[in-house]
Amino acid sequence: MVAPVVIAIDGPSGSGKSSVSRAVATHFGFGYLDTGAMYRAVTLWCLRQGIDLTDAGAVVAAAKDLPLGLGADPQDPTVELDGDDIAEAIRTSEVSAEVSKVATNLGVRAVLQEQQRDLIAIIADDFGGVVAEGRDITTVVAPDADVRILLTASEEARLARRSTQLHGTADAATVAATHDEVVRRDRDDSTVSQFTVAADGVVLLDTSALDFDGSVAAVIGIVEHAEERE
Ligand SMILES: Nc1ncnc2c1ncn2[C@@H]1O[C@H](COP(=O)(O)OP(=O)(O)OP(=O)(O)O)[C@@H](O)[C@H]1O
Ligand SMILES: Nc1ccn([C@H]2C[C@H](O)[C@@H](COP(=O)(O)O)O2)c(=O)n1
Repeated sequence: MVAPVVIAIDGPSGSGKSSVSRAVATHFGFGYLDTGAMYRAVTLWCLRQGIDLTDAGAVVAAAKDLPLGLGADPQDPTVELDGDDIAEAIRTSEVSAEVSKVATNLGVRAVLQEQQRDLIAIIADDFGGVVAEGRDITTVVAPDADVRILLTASEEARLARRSTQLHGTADAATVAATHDEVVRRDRDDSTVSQFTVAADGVVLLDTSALDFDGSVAAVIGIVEHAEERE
């Protein structure tokens, strides 16, 4: 592959996109773009500014003017809003519960997709490559990416991963409490993006039976053998 290399990774909630993408970007010395963080940042901004998330036009206007700063270092992917570190604030259950209202706003999607294309080009130039992850990167934002992967896992595995990540346990009660964060969110988000079936030319990687290191190694293998598939 000729630099700058673009690697696009999509998948449902809890499939491991963010953590695997960061590890893969680190392995290759590439930059990292978390597009979900952009939808989360718009959501947080609207909540803080008192903007009604069902007011489609007001949320689009907020997305256009968002004072967002994203760091592309995969080992320290900073997220700043108006100069404030919001990396933790965008992951609260309050934002997770509301973000699909923003992600299903088609006007917001058009604005953020354009910004994401620009960011992918800039980061890829700066680092010699980029790993960009989300729900529509392989299909809409970067359909011409050098490598396109749909990272999946069974609902059971994804619920257990998210439950462990957020609460340190995957017992039945905790997994049940994580349902909205994973299953309901995916159901709402999938009304505007296709991230359960691999589009033509997209490599499907089911990580249900893999541990984290196994998932990272599998993605690295797909990238290293990309040219043989062309
Ligand atoms: N085999 C695996 N592959 C990838 N991640 C795994 C695996 N097993 C456990 N995990 C863990 O699953 C958790 C969820 O991963 P991550 O946050 O990367 O998912 P995601 O797909 O980005 O989710 P979301 O889209 O909701 O942000 C992390 O704590 C990660 O370390
Ligand atoms: N390309 C993208 C990225 C994210 N979303 C939506 C889906 C999620 O509900 C929300 C936050 O993403 P996460 O941080 O959980 O990966 O943003 C999307 O629609 N398209």
